Amino acid sequence: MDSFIIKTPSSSANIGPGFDVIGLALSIYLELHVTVDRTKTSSNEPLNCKVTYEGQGEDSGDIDLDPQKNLITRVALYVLRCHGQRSFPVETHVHIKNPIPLGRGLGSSGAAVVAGVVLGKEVGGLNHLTDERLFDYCLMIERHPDNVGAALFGGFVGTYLKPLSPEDTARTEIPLSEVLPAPAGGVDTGETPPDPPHGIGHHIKFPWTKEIKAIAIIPDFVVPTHKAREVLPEKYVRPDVVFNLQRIALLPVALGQSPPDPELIHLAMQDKIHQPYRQLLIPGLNEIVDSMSPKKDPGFLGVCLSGAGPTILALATHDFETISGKIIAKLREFNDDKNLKCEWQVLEPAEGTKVIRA
Ligand SMILES: Nc1ncnc2c1ncn2[C@@H]1O[C@H](COP(=O)(O)OP(=O)(O)O)[C@@H](O)[C@H]1O
Ligand SMILES: N[C@@H](CCOP(=O)(O)O)C(=O)O
Repeated sequence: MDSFIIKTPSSSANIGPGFDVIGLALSIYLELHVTVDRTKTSSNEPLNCKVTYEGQGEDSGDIDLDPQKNLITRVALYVLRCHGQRSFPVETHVHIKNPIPLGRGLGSSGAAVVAGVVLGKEVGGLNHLTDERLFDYCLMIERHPDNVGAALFGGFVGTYLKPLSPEDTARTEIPLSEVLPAPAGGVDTGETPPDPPHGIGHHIKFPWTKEIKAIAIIPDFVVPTHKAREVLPEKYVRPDVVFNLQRIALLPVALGQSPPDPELIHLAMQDKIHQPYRQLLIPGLNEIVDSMSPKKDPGFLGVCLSGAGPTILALATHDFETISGKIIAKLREFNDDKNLKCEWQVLEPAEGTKVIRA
């Protein structure tokens, strides 16, 4: 029996001015407990794979356990099929343990995509696939690099996409349904999905000062990432772009310095590219950003929307409870539900995806 665990961190994307660029891996982990029983010669499971799940959304039916539809196993199947393997080895069991809240801006789908790509590599014996190459596979599915870059490589990362040749661009622009084919009526068409171009994405690790903690304030409503992308404009005015460029030049230095400089971090965390538009979906966001400052709020360094929201990410050195209490009060003030449930957690930067064998 081959058994192993794939452990992938959650992430907060778009840190400050870094929309679609900067991500931070965080200490809530998705785990896949995988066994492959190679003593069996046949399986009654679809595609030889049984999927079980515990964790967020367990009772809501949000997570499909059909290996052709579940995001993690579908991504693994994509990697396998690019390498001529039509199904999982007989007989695979993937038990998913997922404490990452779904659709809240903490990178649950990014973690699922990264874990799925690594699952494909491990069960398929595809040892030649480096992390850099796995990143290409992730980027065929989750098409912004900030979450998957943080979840795969860990830490505080800047991610960027390589300009592709027109031919390669065409390969990355095919519909997701072709990248991750779900056979109609369960019938495998036998088609090989498109292999990703090489070197689509790259990353660089920034330093992170250990005094800085990330408080995630997680309101009890869902903002699907695709919906939060629809509210963004196609074009931006020059002053807004320059505003973000000025701050993005400061942010990696500001968060790497010890002791942290609260005023510098507060300034470097501001954004005009996505937050003002997403305020529509997360009432109170602008007011939180405008009302908090290191002068008024001891321990507070800066605040931003985590990913596409609705989670708010506050950076702080101490007084976590007071800071999260103030943010929760603002979320309730501007929400129709004055008793809106909000959880908060103090998180640390996390290491990247690991495969653990006993
Ligand atoms: N562990 C998982 N297993 C299967 N599907 C998942 C898992 N985690 C997330 N997903 C899928 O991703 C969706 C959430 O993605 P998204 O809207 O991008 O929000 P998030 O900010 O959490 O990444 C879920 O509704 C579910 O369909
Ligand atoms: N850059 C993306 C990040 C989405 O992150 P998620 O955790 O909300 O999936 C965006 O802002 O759309």
